[in-house]
Amino acid sequence: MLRATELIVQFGQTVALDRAGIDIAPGETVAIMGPSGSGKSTLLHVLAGILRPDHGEVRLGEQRIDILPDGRRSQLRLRSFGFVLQFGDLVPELSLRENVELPLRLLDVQKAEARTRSAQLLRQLEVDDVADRRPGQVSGGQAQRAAVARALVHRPSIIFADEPTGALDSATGELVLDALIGLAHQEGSAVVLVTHEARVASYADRTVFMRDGRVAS
Ligand SMILES: Nc1ncnc2c1ncn2[C@@H]1O[C@H](COP(=O)(O)OP(=O)(O)OP(=O)(O)O)[C@@H](O)[C@H]1O
Repeated sequence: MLRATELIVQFGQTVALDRAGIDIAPGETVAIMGPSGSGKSTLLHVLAGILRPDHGEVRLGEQRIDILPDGRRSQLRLRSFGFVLQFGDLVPELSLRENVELPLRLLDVQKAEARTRSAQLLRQLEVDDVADRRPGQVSGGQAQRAAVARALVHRPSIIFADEPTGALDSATGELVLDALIGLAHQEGSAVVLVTHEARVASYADRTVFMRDGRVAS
């Protein structure tokens, strides 16, 4: 479904990706592991259409997304992708509920429908009791579960997660991962999970390893 080939990304003298490639099948969970600086986050950003590669291509189905103009790539990200980052990417001024509804509102889904769908996910992630609080008024694990709900709410084809449990203790991290992978599976979303922890990668269907900007299976 998502296929990247021959990706090269350079930041000045640093070669972050050196002919990296990867295939993501519909609904599968793939962990990307590797040492610090090996290019994991850069690969995630290119796959997700956030960063344009200097060379190579990224296809979502038949469509080349790396050459789309910025506005069309933003639209595609909003519609087809979900994101869970390490921390702090919920909008601090909005309640958890409003954060989860946000992708649907941006996609012009009716308010009532957005509310129903968000409420369902907030309940499944067991944060419905704190849904009216802002991110600063809940625990890190609760905020991260709301971020998982937000990533899933519009039924994206792929969720990109960059160290999603990096800021949590291990028990809370496992709850968040269980929820992310379990619900993504249930909804048919693929997950691309960057992590340096083997324990986290063990949740994936498959792990790829990066070294010096290249992907080795
Ligand atoms: N915006 C940037 N400007 C300059 N160099 C960058 C930038 N982003 C990444 N790099 C460099 O590119 C290389 C790959 O970085 P990247 O963040 O992809 O690695 P990583 O495997 O995700 O590392 P970590 O596990 O430490 O997060 C590193 O040498 C990094 O210093």
